[in-house]
Amino acid sequence: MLTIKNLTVAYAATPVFTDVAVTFPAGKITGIIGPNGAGKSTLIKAILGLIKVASGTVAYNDQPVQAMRKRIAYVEQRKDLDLTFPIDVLAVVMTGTYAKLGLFRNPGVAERQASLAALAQVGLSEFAHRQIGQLSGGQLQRVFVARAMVQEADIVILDEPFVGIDLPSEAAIMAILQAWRAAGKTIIVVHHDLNKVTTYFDELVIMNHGIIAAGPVAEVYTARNLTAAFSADLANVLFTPAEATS
Ligand SMILES: Nc1ncnc2c1ncn2[C@@H]1O[C@H](COP(=O)(O)OP(=O)(O)OP(=O)(O)O)[C@@H](O)[C@H]1O
Repeated sequence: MLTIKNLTVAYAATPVFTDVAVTFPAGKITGIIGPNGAGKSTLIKAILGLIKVASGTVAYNDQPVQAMRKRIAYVEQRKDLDLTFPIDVLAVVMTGTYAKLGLFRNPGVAERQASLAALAQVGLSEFAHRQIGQLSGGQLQRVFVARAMVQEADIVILDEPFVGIDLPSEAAIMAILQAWRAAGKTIIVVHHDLNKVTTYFDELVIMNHGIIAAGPVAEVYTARNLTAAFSADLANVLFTPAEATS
């Protein structure tokens, strides 16, 4: 279980959120939702140690997360990636094995085989030697899921993995997340499509410059919480009038 306590993050002097406490259980898929600018990416960057936090702790099974960064896989937003770098798909997937190998060992036959197997699992075997910049958005997303697979991390964090991809690609990625869940990993997904929340996630964190609500989806995905995070208009679209007032 990933446990966050008293977390405060600010860019310059403006806090994005203050004193946040939330847990992400193992063996569950947890969605994080909230409006644009709510602090979702900031929260996961704080977990990953990619930004400086003003205060607070992030621990995995009571160990400070800083000590086990290698155990976290991160599938970042595609808009954040530089795709002009000349590297082929297989080489990108193999970078997922570096954390396990450490500084002084290069990937060998075993890592290559594992990477090819991961590419087969995401349905991209035929693209192994294609340049990374020559893939479609959905193919690219599956490459980064394959990279996370070979990393064999305990925690997998995905930032908007379903944006701009077709339904078969989305279903393929979801099937992999479900396999990770069955293996007891902690899976965290920043997500925008509210229609899928109740089918995709076990747990839900609703944010808007802080935590509006967190816990099992059935308890947290309510008109009241969505109104608090987004707007009454949105809750009215997603819920019947009876549900919206309950
Ligand atoms: N590097 C930065 N420097 C200054 N402010 C930033 C920086 N990154 C994000 N912010 C601000 O912090 C707030 C939270 O941003 P964040 O990216 O965490 O939101 P988000 O919930 O992931 O949004 P979105 O759904 O639009 O991706 C926003 O107001 C944003 O403008």
